[in-house]
Amino acid sequence: MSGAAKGDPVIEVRDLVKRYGGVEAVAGLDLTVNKGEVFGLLGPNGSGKTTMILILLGLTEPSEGEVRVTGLDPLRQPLAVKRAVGYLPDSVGFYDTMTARENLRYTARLAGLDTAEADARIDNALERVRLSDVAEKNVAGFSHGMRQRLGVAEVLVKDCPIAILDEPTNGLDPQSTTELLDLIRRLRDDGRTVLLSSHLLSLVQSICDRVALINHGRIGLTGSVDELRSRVLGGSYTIEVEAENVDIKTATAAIPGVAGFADLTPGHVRIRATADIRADVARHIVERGGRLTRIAMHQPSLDDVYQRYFEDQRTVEGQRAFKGASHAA
Ligand SMILES: Nc1ncnc2c1ncn2[C@@H]1O[C@H](COP(=O)(O)OP(=O)(O)OP(=O)(O)O)[C@@H](O)[C@H]1O
Repeated sequence: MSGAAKGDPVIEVRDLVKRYGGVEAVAGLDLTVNKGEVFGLLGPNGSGKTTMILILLGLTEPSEGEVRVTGLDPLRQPLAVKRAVGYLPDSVGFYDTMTARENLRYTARLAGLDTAEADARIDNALERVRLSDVAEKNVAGFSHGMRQRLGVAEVLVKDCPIAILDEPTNGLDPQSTTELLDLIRRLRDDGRTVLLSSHLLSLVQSICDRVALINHGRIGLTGSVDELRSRVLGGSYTIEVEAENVDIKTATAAIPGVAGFADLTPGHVRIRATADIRADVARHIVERGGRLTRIAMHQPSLDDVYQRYFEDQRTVEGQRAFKGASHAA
């Protein structure tokens, strides 16, 4: 691996549009992924994730816009891009009648490696993905999880600075998912950049440095999970408070970091906050003569952020459609 320094942009997408007939699969998308990060693409089915990935790989032509992968244009320099990028679709294709080692040798030959270099890399890669024991077995007998791990081995053999994974854990059991996530983390630890799409929000939350929410072929929001939490849900923290002999809202409203309230039942309030302010909340309640019976903090998951974001989008789209219909009438 060589080239960009950590933090430099390695994937750049500007004003990207892809039309299939009348359908705009990608509708003006901008994205920058920096070296050394694990970046997650999230969005409902049909939001354009796979189309964008295929464009990055030079497998589909954009209708408009610009794409650069390690500074290369995938359309004009497809072979150089294929060398720089390891691609794992949800089901990696291998030659079933060849062994794991033979498949990797084939990959190494295409990458132009000499035999000694290839053999050393293949041994290391097989060991890292825990397939050394089955290196001489035909891939036909491999489970889905083993094939995905062999896909990671391919990235290691090619020594690609970038790995793009489209729904990599689809169809994997929890154990295989955990193993694959560990391997993805290690790709990042090597200094590689990982772009992955997934519907598994807990997975994305556990592994991604930044995520983008994609909606109708556009990036709706980009940021770390923490940033998206505060942008979509207002505050990052939810604090449940139960207390007697005190009005919880009045007692706590002036605490810095309080972003809002929801009344649940009498004496039970949910506070939205921008920080962990449990100690302040407890103190304010007690100082005002209240008896605190419970205080608990909940940090919303990416799932909560995702649900709220797309709910809000549907509301906005509904309002637009309603206004459009009113104007037309
Ligand atoms: N080859 C194609 N021909 C026509 N329409 C296509 C083609 N590929 C994708 N589309 C359409 O483009 C839109 C975006 O599809 P895409 O597969 O990129 O979405 P996605 O976000 O990857 O979805 P999923 O999560 O289901 O994989 C969809 O409306 C899809 O039907």
